[in-house]
Amino acid sequence: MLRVQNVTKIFGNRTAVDQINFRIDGPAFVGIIGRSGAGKSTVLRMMNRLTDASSGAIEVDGQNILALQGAQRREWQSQCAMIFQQFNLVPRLDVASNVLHGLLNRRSTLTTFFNLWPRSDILRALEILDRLGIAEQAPKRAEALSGGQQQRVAIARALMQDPKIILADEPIASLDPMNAQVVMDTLKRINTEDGRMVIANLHTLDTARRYCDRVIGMRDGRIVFDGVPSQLSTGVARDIYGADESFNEAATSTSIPQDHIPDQAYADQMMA
Ligand SMILES: Nc1ncnc2c1ncn2[C@@H]1O[C@H](COP(=O)(O)OP(=O)(O)OP(=O)(O)O)[C@@H](O)[C@H]1O
Repeated sequence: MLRVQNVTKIFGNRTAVDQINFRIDGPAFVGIIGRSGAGKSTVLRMMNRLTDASSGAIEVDGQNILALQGAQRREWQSQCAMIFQQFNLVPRLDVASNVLHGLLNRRSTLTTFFNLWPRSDILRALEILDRLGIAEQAPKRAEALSGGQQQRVAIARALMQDPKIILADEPIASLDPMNAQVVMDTLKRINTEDGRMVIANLHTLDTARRYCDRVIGMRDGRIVFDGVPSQLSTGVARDIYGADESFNEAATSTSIPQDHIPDQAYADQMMA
């Protein structure tokens, strides 16, 4: 379904991504890990066409999406939604309108400018918010929500596009462990229940192990590991992160310590 072939990105004299190749056949949950500067964000940004590749091809269902221009490029971007570490919501706008903005590419400028959305779009936005457990937040300004709730709004906005693929660039890097878990659980549900491919850049190994079907490890722009989570031994992780014997996996952990796991009622209250 998705085939990345010899893709390279050069910024000035720096090769950020160096001839990478991989193929994803079904709606898998794929994690990309690696230290800061390894090239992870650039890979996602090239897939979404936010950044142009220097060379190579990315084939999706037989079409090279790196060659698309104009309306075709925008159509691809709506099939391939992006979620960012900093949520990228419009802070002063209400939650429902933020979600509706997922349709920007598909509705007229007048509709979006005057917030004149068809009733069917509004109902769909509310349905998606309800599915993600945040329907009651719909009228609030996005900036009034917690980080975890804002990231779920960003996921709702992505779902509004009805994308084939969700690209998540460090989706939990700004969140505390409990909110991180809710956001990762949400992405996993979308992956398994809807059959949408998810590719997520992750900065912690335990998250990659827990949620991904497959993990790609990058170092200095190259793919140095591509396998299932059970193959991600400490030695392999050391290779990916370029760390020495003192490499401590726990330092990259976001798991919630057992004695800090709240009961469900408390968790529901926190997330409401
Ligand atoms: N727009 C740009 N102009 C110049 N250099 C860039 C640009 N974007 C990224 N780079 C460089 O490309 C390399 C890869 O960056 P990238 O952001 O893809 O890494 P990353 O693995 O996502 O790191 P991080 O986790 O810190 O975001 C880095 O050396 C970075 O400085």
